[in-house]
Amino acid sequence: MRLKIKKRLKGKEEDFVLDVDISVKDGSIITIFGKSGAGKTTILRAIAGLTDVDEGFIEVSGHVWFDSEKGIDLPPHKREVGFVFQDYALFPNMTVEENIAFGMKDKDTAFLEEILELTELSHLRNRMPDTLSGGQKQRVALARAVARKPEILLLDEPLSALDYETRKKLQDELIKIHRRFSLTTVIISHDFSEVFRLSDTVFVLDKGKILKSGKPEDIFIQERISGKVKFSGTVLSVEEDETVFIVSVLIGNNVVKVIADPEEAENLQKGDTVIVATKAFNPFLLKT
Ligand SMILES: Nc1ncnc2c1ncn2[C@@H]1O[C@H](COP(=O)(O)OP(=O)(O)OP(=O)(O)O)[C@@H](O)[C@H]1O
Repeated sequence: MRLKIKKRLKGKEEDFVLDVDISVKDGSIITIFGKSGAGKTTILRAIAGLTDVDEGFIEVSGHVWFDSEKGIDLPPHKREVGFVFQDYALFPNMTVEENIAFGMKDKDTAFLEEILELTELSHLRNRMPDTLSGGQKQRVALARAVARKPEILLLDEPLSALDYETRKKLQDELIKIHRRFSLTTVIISHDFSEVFRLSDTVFVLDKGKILKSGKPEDIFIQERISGKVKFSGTVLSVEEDETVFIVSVLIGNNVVKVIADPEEAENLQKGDTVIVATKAFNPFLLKT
């Protein structure tokens, strides 16, 4: 996928230019991470053809959808896009199965069955959307997007309205779907652990420009942790202790206990990989 776009945007205080040039291998999962108003949603809308772009070039799986120099600008229905928004946007008067089948180009029942199974929706196929939980609704939205057999999957903060457990489950589902279809996937996310878990490459966007890009581990370490010493470990337990949480982390053969505030602890569970960092490093050495 090559995405090179320029568009003047109205910012909160002043106008700015969205100016990005992203090139990734087809089949990758990338995340766009950035503050509110940075231009993240506009990027997805530009790919889908839902917003005009001043100039640029958009190519997905070898197909050119937009090229301002050559005057190419495919309308949204000609761009093979699966879009999932934060707010589900299901058809309220259709069953789960009808919602998923709606976007399908051909009546491929075997494929529909596979998607229902993959997203664990088979048993809910005859339910109406308003009888579903948030997580189930979002699984339907995801299944519907994939059922179109798109060339690219665009996910605009798809999990942010869900609680932690449900989010984790849907992340697993997304990974499963990605493994099965190798779909180029662009995710917008504010959630650090999500970026870490899901993406091959993260692009940090600020006021319309890509500040940096790379593997989540690299960006994560540079962005969040500038400590003098860092270790990577596995969370063994998260225990509440009055107003704070005690997180036990296995580093090598040692268990280190780290105090975390409720917000940090909410995003952690047994088995997560974390980085333990400290700025004040004043060790003593014991010969063994
Ligand atoms: N068609 C448009 N023309 C001009 N400005 C626009 C247009 N669409 C959006 N904007 C402006 O561009 C800025 C970026 O909007 P965008 O929705 O892309 O940000 P975002 O990074 O997705 O933010 P959030 O995380 O809050 O959703 C906003 O200030 C918005 O008002």
